[in-house]
Amino acid sequence: MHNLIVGDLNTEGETIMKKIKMITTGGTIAMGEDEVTHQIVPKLSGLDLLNKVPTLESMAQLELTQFSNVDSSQLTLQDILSLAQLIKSSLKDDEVSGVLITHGTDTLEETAYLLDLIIDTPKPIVLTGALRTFDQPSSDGESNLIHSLQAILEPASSNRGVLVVMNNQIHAARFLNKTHTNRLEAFSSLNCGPMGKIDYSGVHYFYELKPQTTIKIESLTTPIEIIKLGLGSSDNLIKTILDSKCQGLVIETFGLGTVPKNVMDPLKETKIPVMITSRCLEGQVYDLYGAFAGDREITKMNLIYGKNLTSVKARLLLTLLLGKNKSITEIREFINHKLKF
Ligand SMILES: NC(=O)C[C@H](N)C(=O)O
Repeated sequence: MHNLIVGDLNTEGETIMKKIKMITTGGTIAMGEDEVTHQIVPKLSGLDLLNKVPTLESMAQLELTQFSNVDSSQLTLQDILSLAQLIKSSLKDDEVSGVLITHGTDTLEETAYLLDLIIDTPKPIVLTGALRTFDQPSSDGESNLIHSLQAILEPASSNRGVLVVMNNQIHAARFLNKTHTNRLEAFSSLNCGPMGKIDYSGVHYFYELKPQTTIKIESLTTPIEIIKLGLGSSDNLIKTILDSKCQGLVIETFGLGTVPKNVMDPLKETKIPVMITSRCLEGQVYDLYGAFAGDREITKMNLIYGKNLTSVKARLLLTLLLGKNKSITEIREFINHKLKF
């Protein structure tokens, strides 16, 4: 990597480096092999990461906070809410031009989407991670960090919501999905492809999205579950969940959103919102098939078609909207008119 020193010129013609907040949370990018068990475990602090990639400090003035150092499977919604508060308070500093967050890749799409839904700022927020540790062959941590910082420093990255930079691609949080367990090209933007790319000529964007309506939230405590259906699934799980304290349900079901009758029947007994999403990776769900349990009354009562949201993102959105005491009609209204597209 060459010529990566970025900054504005002051009146004396000297380069002033932009101030960027860097927050580390853990994930493979901060892991290494345990000498005894040979498993991959958290190893690198936020400062270790900076020391591994000295180029970063030649590109911007970095203000570092280590938020956590955990595998992303261990994070909770409450953690992400605290992370959002840290990001918001950092952005209040007018001198901070953007935020770079390192995160494990397994739940990256959820953290990115949650932040996208709750933080309203024109400044770039970029998350990144790695599929390989720094000491593994074809380690991707260094390039992902440098590319992320390049994206943050690029003026065209403003007003794009929360972005994820991995493997030379820029993804909007709304469409990002981890589609491979361990390849370097582990991420895809479902339905629309990556929003941009980073190559030797710089940062390039291919399209823009309709702006997101952000949701102001203080807590994230509404219990929402996801059920994924297989051919011939019983009604056991759905009945158990409906008997629990669960206040909303996401069903990841077949194709355009068809639900088998034995699963639909218990739904007649409940008033909790049920969001329909698809097992298909792309396309959106519709209330189209008449054979769809043959019961339009239920559709009128509590079903919400989750457009092209994946089940995990539908769950996050439902958690936020129910946390704001939104009715089923208001949730449908949000999905139909305020969802980023
Ligand atoms: N590549 C990774 O970061 C995977 C790791 N298990 C995590 O999500 O924290």
